[in-house]
Amino acid sequence: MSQAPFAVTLVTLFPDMARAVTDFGVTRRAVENGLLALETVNPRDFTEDRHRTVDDRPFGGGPGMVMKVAPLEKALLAAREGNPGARVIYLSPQGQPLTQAKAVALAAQPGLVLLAGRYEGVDERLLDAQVDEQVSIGDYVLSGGELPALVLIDAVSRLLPGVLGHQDSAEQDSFSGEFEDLLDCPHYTRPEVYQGQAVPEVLLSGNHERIRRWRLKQALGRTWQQRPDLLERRRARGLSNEEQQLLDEYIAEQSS
Ligand SMILES: NC(=O)c1ccc(NC2CCCC2)nc1
Repeated sequence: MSQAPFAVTLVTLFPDMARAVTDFGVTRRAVENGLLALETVNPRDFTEDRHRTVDDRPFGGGPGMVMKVAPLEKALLAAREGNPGARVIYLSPQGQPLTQAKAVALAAQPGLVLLAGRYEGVDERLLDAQVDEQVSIGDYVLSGGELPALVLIDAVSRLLPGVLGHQDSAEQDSFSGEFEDLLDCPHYTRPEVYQGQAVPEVLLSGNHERIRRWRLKQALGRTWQQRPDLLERRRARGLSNEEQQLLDEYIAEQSS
C-alpha cells in the first residue's frame, strides 16, 4: 500500500535550485515514485509593487539588504496552505546543527516548509511569527539558505520508507543502527586487485559474521582516529564488550 508522499515546500527566490533534488539520483527516483513531493514558492510572486521588491535597506544601517516581511509572510502562508501541519524551518548559521538524529526527527514530521534566506537575512519579525525552528548545516556562512535546504531534504529523503533500494542500507549507514554515531567503514568493489592494491580478504570470505565484525572494527577505529568526539558520544551510551574488544584490537594494530 503506497503511502502519501512526504511533502516539502521550499520558499526561495531561486526555485530552479530545487532541480538539484528533483532531477538527480535517489531523490529524483523518490519523487518519481511518489515518496517525496517538492514544491517551491517564490516570495517575489507575492510582491505588490512594480519592481517586485523583496528586500530593503537595514534599519540601523550597515552593509547589504534585508528580506522584507510582507512578501515572505504571504509566501510562507501559501506554502503552509499547500502543506498543512508542516514544520516551518529557517536555514541559518544561528540554527541548531543538522545531525542524523535531527534528520530522523524531521522525517517523522507531517511535512516540511523550508525558508531559504538571501542577502543579509530576513526581518526578525517574520522569524518570530512564522518559523518553528532554525537549522544550520555547519558553522560557515553561505550566500543563501537554498543549498542548506537541499542538504536537509537529501538527508531526510533517504530515511523515508522505500526510498533506498535496500531499506537496511539506511540502517547500515554510519550514524544509524549498529553504526550509530560512527564513521563509515571502507567500501570496495571489483576488481579484487587494482594497481597491486588488494581488497581485504575478509570481504571475499563470504563469512558474514567475520565481515560484520571487520566492518564494525573499521568503523570504531576510524571514528577513534578521525572523530574522537563522536566516539565519546558512543562511549557515553556504552560500548558493548565486542565493540570495546574490536576497538582495542584496532588501536593495538595502529601502534604495532
Ligand atoms: N550554515 C548554514 O546552514 C547556513 C544557512 C544559511 C546561510 N545563509 C543565508 C542565511 C540568510 C541569508 C543567507 N548560511 C549558512
